[in-house]
Amino acid sequence: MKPIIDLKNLCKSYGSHIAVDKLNLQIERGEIFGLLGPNGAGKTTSILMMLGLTEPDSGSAIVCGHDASRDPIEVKRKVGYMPDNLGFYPQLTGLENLLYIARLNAMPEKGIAEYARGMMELVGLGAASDKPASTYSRGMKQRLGLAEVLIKAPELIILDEPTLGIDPAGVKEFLELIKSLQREQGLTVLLSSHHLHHVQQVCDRVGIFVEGKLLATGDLPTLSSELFASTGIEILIQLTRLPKDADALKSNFSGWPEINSMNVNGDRLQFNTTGEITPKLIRRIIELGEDIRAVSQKQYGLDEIYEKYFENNTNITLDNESIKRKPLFGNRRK
Ligand SMILES: Nc1ncnc2c1ncn2[C@@H]1O[C@H](COP(=O)(O)OP(=O)(O)OP(=O)(O)O)[C@@H](O)[C@H]1O
Repeated sequence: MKPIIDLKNLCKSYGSHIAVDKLNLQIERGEIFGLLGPNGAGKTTSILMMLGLTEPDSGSAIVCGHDASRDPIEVKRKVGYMPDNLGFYPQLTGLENLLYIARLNAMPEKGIAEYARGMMELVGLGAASDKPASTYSRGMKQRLGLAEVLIKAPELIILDEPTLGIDPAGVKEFLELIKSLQREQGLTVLLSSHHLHHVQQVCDRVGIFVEGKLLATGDLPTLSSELFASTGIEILIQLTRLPKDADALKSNFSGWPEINSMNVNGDRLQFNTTGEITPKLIRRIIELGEDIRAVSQKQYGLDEIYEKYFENNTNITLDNESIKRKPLFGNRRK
């Protein structure tokens, strides 16, 4: 099946500033794809080119089977776009705002009110349908924006910074809603964000976008293994007590080709390895007469992936979360 978004060598400059530099990207139907990058990376410019709202200098953007530059009306018919700056008529209710958009999309009058009410329910605004949009919280406004995008039953929705300014509980609910739309309606979603954790929670694949260039795409395990292949895997094994003879224990692993380094620190054994050899290590340690309390492996999240790309770039702000350790099992006694 052809990708729903197919970008080839897409370029756009503003004067001498290159906003998007040879962007190649394919997004499959049914995917949630996150375009991740700091402010000014070129995310919005790329989205505008996909929608035919700005002309690329070169390259092509085929979206839902149509060339966005040559056939922007067809693209707009099939794609729902939620910009980062949403605007509503504040004096109208949420439902009235939605009806207004439905009519702008030339929806037939028959059944339109029921359909719009159903859409308000779907996005979790059923109880607030008849309240003025001016009374909506930022999170409710994002939901109303989503309802406006969904009302025309698009094949693809593009959301520019959809979680901007929403509180953490609102973000979680909004992302769960996106995920359920994908699951239940098979919707394809492209969302842009500079919030790593938001993207991490919901996206099947992400693209890391910096200074107009897409540096990498993939799911998190793929990005992680590509990036950290040279760094190795860190495995931590905690014993139930201090080893009987730390040096003797260490010497047992000295000839293993998969082990880059090993440290014995009290009751903790730290291994840096070239591959996933945790079961093999556990078996050997038990054979040597030691008991294991817990095993964990360093897990790389988007923070570390992001940092790895931008470690020399001090202008990039990262959400602060330290490297997580994923327990493989804990408190096990033999
Ligand atoms: N109409 C324009 N005229 C001149 N420069 C522009 C224009 N639109 C965007 N730019 C510049 O192009 C670069 C990419 O901007 P863009 O808005 O696409 O980035 P972004 O990743 O969406 O960031 P943000 O989240 O801050 O919107 C920025 O340096 C921006 O200043």
